Amino acid sequence: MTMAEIEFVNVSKSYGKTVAVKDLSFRIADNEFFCFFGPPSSGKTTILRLILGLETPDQGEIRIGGKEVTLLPPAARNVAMVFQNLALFPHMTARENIRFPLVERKVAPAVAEARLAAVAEKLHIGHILHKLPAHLSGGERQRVAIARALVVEPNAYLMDDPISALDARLREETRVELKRIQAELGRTLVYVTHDQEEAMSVADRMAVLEQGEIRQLGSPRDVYMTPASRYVARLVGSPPINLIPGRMDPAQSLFRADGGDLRVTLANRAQAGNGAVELGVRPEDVRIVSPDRADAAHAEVYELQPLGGFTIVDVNYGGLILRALVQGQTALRLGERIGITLDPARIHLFSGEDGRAFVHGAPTNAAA
Ligand SMILES: Nc1ncnc2c1ncn2[C@@H]1O[C@H](COP(=O)(O)OP(=O)(O)OP(=O)(O)O)[C@@H](O)[C@H]1O
Repeated sequence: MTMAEIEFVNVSKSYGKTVAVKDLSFRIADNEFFCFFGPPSSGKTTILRLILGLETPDQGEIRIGGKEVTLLPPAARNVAMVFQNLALFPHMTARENIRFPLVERKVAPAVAEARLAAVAEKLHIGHILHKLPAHLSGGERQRVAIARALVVEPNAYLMDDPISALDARLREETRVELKRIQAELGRTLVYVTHDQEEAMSVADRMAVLEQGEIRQLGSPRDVYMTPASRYVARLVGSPPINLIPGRMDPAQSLFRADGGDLRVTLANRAQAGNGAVELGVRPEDVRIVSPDRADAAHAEVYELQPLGGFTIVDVNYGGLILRALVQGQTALRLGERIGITLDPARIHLFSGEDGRAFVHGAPTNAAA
């Protein structure tokens, strides 16, 4: 079997004056579930099109399986695209859908039949091959769409926001299923999504994009625990991270929030910065305590959203609304005066125009 490492070396692509991909370098490992995640227009689809060979870079080099393919046409690259929303031809049975790319490629019928049988077995869909897409469940349709991509025996397959049109519940089921299929098949999967939760839940590693550049590349855990910048911190995690403007007092390794009595003494004194900064803290790391505690900052309960397993508590801290997550139900009442503390081991400090992170409370290589 061929290795399907995919590598970009300083790749750029513009459309007229729009820079879609800017000096991009990365390496996707063989058998990896790799996600590109970013807001609209951040270059996700362009990256897939460059991998497929539907676009040629203005600069840089693209390698698949160690071989340069920068100028090779799609057919010579052996990567397959699973189309958006897993579109199947509605008038064709599952079998005809899967066979379609082989007919297109004029593969001999006996060979096509053998490949179809092999893929159907791998994906456990032998019993539904006679059905039309309308008579398949969402999960079955997905397996058929993947089968159609796999039947051409690609080294890697690509998916562009494949489940964005499904409703929330089905999306959740589908992504669990996708993760399982990918692990079973052991092929490289490059996956594009604008949904952070989806990227976090399926990816072995993910790249967070902004305007055609990678702002951070790592495991979902790394990206969540040690975001490289304010931009990354805000995109990943739900409810989103709280950002609190304030100042560092380097002599005491102390962060003082603007307009209130919130203070955090840094866990690692050596990291203290200087001047205006923003402190980032995730909702699960904001603790609600008695307002009488000496180390607590004063705040009020502003809004309560009981969600069953946990409650989102919006807290008014000197005019700034912060979010806290509380396990289970809560006896808190609207307007109640409370104290908040932040775990110094779980905070992030961002500074400068670019909002680069210069402190993570948690050590980067915290126990796995
Ligand atoms: N064929 C094209 N012609 C002109 N501009 C293009 C073309 N394709 C993409 N672009 C521009 O390049 C930038 C990146 O687009 P791309 O589709 O790669 O982003 P994306 O992250 O996939 O966005 P979305 O999440 O909206 O699909 C955008 O500004 C887009 O308008």
